[in-house]
Amino acid sequence: MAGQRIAVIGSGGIGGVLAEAAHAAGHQVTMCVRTPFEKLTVQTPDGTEDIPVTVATDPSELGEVDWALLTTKVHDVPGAAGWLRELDDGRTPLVVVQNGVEHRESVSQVSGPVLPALIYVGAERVEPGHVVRRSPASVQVPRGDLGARFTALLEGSGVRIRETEDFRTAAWRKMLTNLAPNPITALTLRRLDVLADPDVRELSAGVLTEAIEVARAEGADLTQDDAEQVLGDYVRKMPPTNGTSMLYDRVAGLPMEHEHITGVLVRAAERHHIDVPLNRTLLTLLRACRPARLPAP
Ligand SMILES: NC(=O)C1=CN([C@@H]2O[C@H](COP(=O)(O)OP(=O)(O)OC[C@H]3O[C@@H](n4cnc5c(N)ncnc54)[C@H](OP(=O)(O)O)[C@@H]3O)[C@@H](O)[C@H]2O)C=CC1
Ligand SMILES: CC(C)(CO)C(=O)C(=O)O
Repeated sequence: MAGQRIAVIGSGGIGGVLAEAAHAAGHQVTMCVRTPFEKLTVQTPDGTEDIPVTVATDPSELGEVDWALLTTKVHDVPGAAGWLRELDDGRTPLVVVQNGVEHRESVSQVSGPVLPALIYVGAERVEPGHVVRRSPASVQVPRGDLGARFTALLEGSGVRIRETEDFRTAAWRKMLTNLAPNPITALTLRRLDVLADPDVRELSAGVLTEAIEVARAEGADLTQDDAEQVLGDYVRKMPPTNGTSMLYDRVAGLPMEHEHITGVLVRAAERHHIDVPLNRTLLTLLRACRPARLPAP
């Protein structure tokens, strides 16, 4: 099904990776941006490519589209309301590609079909229109008609799409990849190499042990084995030169996504009367950070 018109809201790491994928699958991409740029360049371990996209800075510039992909940070969704309103014709599917577990709630005003999506990739926007992708990307979506259509849309894109019966578990499992690395890199101002320090690894294991109990109370089918696998396998597979989306925001002096990752966990823990002192401490420290531009690690 090449030749579809795809609007990508947000032009950071994930917007760039998905524009690259949509172009590779033969689609026409319009980037709906807050900060305009001349051209989109995506740098990967295989080389650097300029991706032909149309850049729109105002919703009135959008024509008809077949799909919309939302790739802002969760806290930036209210700011993207104009794009969402313009694209919400009750028919065009909106794919919400974000971390966390609030994919549907954050776009509850949208009347058309919504597909929540989890993306596994290491991507950094180093300047407007320039994205570095340091690992292959894969996406997980709920199994169903819309999930199957999205899988078909990105066929041939180089991005593997996995459909799951149990999206709640998948979303909490993705949370495990963020709950330790994102706060720890943002607070230490170090990239993922920080996780190899033995004391930091022990702290990460403790953070995820707390998270498993909360995730289970929230209905996710996860065990301590999942926490160990995430720490030992997934994080190890990411290049140590990769950072996290939260670290990139901290050094750019931008708001961080902690309320939608660690904050969600801590609030769920309170509801279930589970004590999560390590996650509470990380949340307190993240809330205490002052916005300031810092040298990139
Ligand atoms: N980066 C990664 O490796 C991964 C990120 N994720 C998740 O994916 C989501 C996106 O993260 P990521 O791409 O890294 O974030 P970025 O900060 O790199 O990109 C977000 C983009 O959204 C744009 N944006 C914000 N508000 C608006 C608006 N009102 N209108 C248009 N564009 C807007 C920003 O604009 P501007 O250019 O002006 O800043 C920016 O280009 C997050 O939930 C993150 O946690 C998941 C897996 C991996
Ligand atoms: C898993 C990880 C850390 C990969 O970059 C991520 O999801 C993020 O940066 O938010």
